[in-house]
Amino acid sequence: MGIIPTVIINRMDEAIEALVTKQNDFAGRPKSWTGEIFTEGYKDIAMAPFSPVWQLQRKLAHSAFRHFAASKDVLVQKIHESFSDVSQVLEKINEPFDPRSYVYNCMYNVIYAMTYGKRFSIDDPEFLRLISVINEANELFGGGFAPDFINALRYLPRTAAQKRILELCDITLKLGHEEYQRHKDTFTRNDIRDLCDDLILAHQDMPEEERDMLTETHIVQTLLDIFGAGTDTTAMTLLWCIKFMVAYPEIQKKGQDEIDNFVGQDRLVNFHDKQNLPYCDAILHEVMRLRLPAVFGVPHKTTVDTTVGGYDVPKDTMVMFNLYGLHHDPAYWTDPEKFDPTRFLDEHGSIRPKMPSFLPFSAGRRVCLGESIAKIDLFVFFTCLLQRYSWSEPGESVDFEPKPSPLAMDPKPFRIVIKIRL
Ligand code: HEM
Repeated sequence: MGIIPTVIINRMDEAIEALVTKQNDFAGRPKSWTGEIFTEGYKDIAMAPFSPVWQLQRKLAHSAFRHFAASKDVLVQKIHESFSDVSQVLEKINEPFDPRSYVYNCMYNVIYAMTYGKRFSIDDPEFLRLISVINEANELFGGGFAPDFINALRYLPRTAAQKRILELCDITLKLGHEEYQRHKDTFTRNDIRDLCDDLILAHQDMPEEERDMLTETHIVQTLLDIFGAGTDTTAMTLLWCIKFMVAYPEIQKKGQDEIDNFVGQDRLVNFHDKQNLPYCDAILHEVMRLRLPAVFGVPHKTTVDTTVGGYDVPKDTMVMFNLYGLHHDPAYWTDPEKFDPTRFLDEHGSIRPKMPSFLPFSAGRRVCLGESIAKIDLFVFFTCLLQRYSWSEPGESVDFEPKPSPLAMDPKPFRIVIKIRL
C-alpha cells in the first residue's frame, strides 16, 4: 500500500498464527500523522504501540470495565432508557423513514451515558452538534487520509480537509479533557457514577510504580477511544440488523416468536434473557459475519522480524487481517453468501460455542477491548427493537451493497416502515 510495506492475511490458519500463536510479534500499530495528533502522542489504547505502558493501560481499562460490568444491569438500564426515548419519537412517524440518525443517536447516547454519565434528549442541540463533529471526522477519515500514508504530503501547505481535521481534533480533545476535569473535581470513592469514575478509581488503586506510568491524559484518551471505537461500530451493525430483518421477514418473525415465548410483552428484553433467545443471538452473529463494520479490523505492525504461513515478515511491516474474507471463506462456510442464522446453532438449537473463521472482534493481544460491552449493547437493543416493532420495506428493494469505502462496511441509506407489535 503506497510506500508502506504491507502484508494482508486472508486465511484463517495464518490469521490465528499471527494473532494468537505469535501475538507479541504482530501486536504493534503503524504510526500516522493524524493518529499522533488525535491521541496526544499515542496516549490512547487503539493506536498506541505495543509497550509496557500500553499493557498497563489495557489492564487499567479492563479493571474499570470489570467494576462497571459487575453490575451489568447499569448498562442495560441505560440501553432501556435510550430505547424508550427513541421509541417515543419513532412512534410519531407514520410514513417510511431512514432509521440511520435514530440508531446513531441511540448508540452515541448509550456510550456517552456509560462513559461520562450524561444522557441527552434525542434532539438536544449540544448532542446533535457532537454527533455532527464525529460524523464529519468519520467522513474525512473514511477512505484513509493521504498524509498518513505518504510522509512528504505532511510538509506541503495544509489542504482545507487537513485544516478541518485539526479543528475537529481540537474540539474532541477539549470535550474529553473537560469531561475528565468535571469528574475529577466531583469524584468520591463511594459514589462511582460511570466509566470515567471507574477509571479514576482503578488508577488511584494501582501500585505506585504502575500509577506513575499512566498520566491523566492516558485516562482521557482511554475514554475517547471507547467513544470513538464503540459508537460507529455498534450503530452500523444495528443498521445492518434492521436491513436484514426488513429483507427477511420470515426470519424476523421467527426471532419475534422466540421473544414472545420466552420474554413476552410485559417487560423489555434484558441481557439475562440471552441464553433463552439463541435464535435472536444467531441472527446477530450472522449479520456480523456478513457485514462487519471494520473490514480489515485495525491495522497491526510487526514488532520483530518474524514469519507467517512460512513467509518472512520483516519488523515494522504493516499487517492487515481480511476479516471480511475470513467470514466468507468457502472452506469454512457452506454457501457463504447466504443469510442463514441457523449455521450458528447446534442440533439442539443452542448457539455453537466457537465457530471457525468468525472473528468480528479479532483475537489475541489487540482483541477488541469493548467486545463484552458491544455484545450487551447490540443484543439488548436489537431484541428490544424486534420485540416492539415489525419492520418492513416500503416497496423498495433492499440493497446490501455498503457505501463505497475501502475500510468500513457502512450501509447505504434505506427506508423502512414500522408497526408497533404490542
Ligand atoms: C460491533 C461492535 C464492535 C466491533 C465489530 C469491534 C471490532 C473491533 C476490531 C476488529 C478491533 C481491532 C482488533 C485488532 O486490532 O486485532 C477493535 C479494537 C478495539 N475496539 Fe472494538 N469493536 C466493536 C465495539 C467496540 C466497543 C463498544 C468498544 C468500547 C467500549 C470498542 C473498543 C475497542 C478498542 C479500544 C480497540 C483497540 C484495542 C487495542 O488496540 O488494544 N470496540 N474492535
